[in-house]
Amino acid sequence: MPGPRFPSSSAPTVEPAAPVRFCDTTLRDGEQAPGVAFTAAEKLAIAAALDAIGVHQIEAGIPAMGPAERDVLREILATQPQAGVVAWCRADRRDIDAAVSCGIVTAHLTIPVSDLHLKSKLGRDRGWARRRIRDCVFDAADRGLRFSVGLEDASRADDNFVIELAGELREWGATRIRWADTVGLLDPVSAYTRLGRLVQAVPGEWEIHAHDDFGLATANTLAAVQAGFTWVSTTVLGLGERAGNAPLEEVAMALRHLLKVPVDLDTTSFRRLARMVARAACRPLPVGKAVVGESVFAHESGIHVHGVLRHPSTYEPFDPAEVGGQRRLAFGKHSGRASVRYALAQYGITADDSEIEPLLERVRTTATQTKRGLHGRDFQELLGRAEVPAPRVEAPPS
Ligand SMILES: CC(=O)SCCNC(=O)CCNC(=O)[C@H](O)C(C)(C)COP(=O)(O)OP(=O)(O)OC[C@H]1O[C@@H](n2cnc3c(N)ncnc32)[C@H](O)[C@@H]1OP(=O)(O)O
Ligand SMILES: O=C(O)CCC(=O)C(=O)O
Repeated sequence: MPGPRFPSSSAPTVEPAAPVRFCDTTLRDGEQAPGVAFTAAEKLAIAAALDAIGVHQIEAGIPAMGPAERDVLREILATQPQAGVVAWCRADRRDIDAAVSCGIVTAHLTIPVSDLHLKSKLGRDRGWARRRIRDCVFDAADRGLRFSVGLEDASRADDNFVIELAGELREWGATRIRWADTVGLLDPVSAYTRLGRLVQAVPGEWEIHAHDDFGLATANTLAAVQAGFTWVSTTVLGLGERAGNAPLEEVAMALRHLLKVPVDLDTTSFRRLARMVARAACRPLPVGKAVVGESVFAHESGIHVHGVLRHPSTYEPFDPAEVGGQRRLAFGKHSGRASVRYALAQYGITADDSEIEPLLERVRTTATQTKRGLHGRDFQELLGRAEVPAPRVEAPPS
């Protein structure tokens, strides 16, 4: 029985554990982000890239959306990815029909479980939810489908109802149940307590699906894993409804480095994958985006550059190469003598502090006037030695 990975809320004592499994929903919840619409070619390319990095399951679309979506699902299935391909369905026989019609073998069937969703959205009650999902899982099983079940708005549901329903779902054949924090209302401390209780009460595979409305999706996903959840639902860059989902790249790296949980993904492709998804989504990739942003391994501040030149881990949480990134030393308003000394060394120049300090002053002034870091060419101009090659220091992108 999977129990909490950390027996108490004190310092983590890591248990040997199987790798956490990733169900990536960039192609379903990710595409639900307002204004985002992937072409078939983009969906295929993203599915292939997700498969190549080793995600365990790709939630690839919603068959009920129509023939075009079903065609893409068929095409993704035809590529025979290593990852499982799952189709998102409402608890509705028509959605299951649509999934079957495009050759899907694994369906994810969703039912809202909060009274708010049941009453205000659907005009129904808990008894209806229970009957409806039971009929759907039986229907899916009769047609030979594998299936998981999603509990929409679980974070606002009565935990006792969720436990009762989850117990029944296990009896009805649901090997995995997804617990959705649909509007991102969870916080890590209550997540750990509530989800730990759930795992104890209803053993088996649980998946966390966290939204980022309060910027806590990654933290809540980690708390769920600490509480004993074995699957995480993610999207590349956290693309998704409203503020989005738990970002694949953040969750993977935080699991590996903070919780010391095995992550069997090829993380070295993260930056490439992030750029691909940002392009397809027509959304800029923020330079400071955790793990994959352009400037997250760039160091400008004097104290940091001084430290990084001696030992990179002084100011880096992990080796940038682990996510396909590169360390950059940048020049700007916050540079210090060590940075200048390092840059001069690139030209084979050694200088003492009395020469470095006026140069540093000019670096600060120029950076403030131009409101950006200095590029190699700027540095050359400051040096007044235009004939020397550009140093290997770069500014962060402006
Ligand atoms: C939290 C989430 O992310 S859930 C996933 C949400 N994703 C999407 O909605 C994106 C794709 N959606 C679509 O293409 C369309 O909404 C479709 C094809 C699913 C349905 O389209 P329509 O039939 O036109 O319905 P519409 O979108 O207006 O309303 C949703 C319908 O689904 C029903 N519904 C909502 N959730 C569920 C559920 N889990 N199980 C069963 N029925 C549900 C609603 O009652 C409503 O049905 P009604 O029209 O009979 O009242
Ligand atoms: O699959 C599910 O049940 C989760 C649906 C969803 O995207 C959500 O509730 O945020």
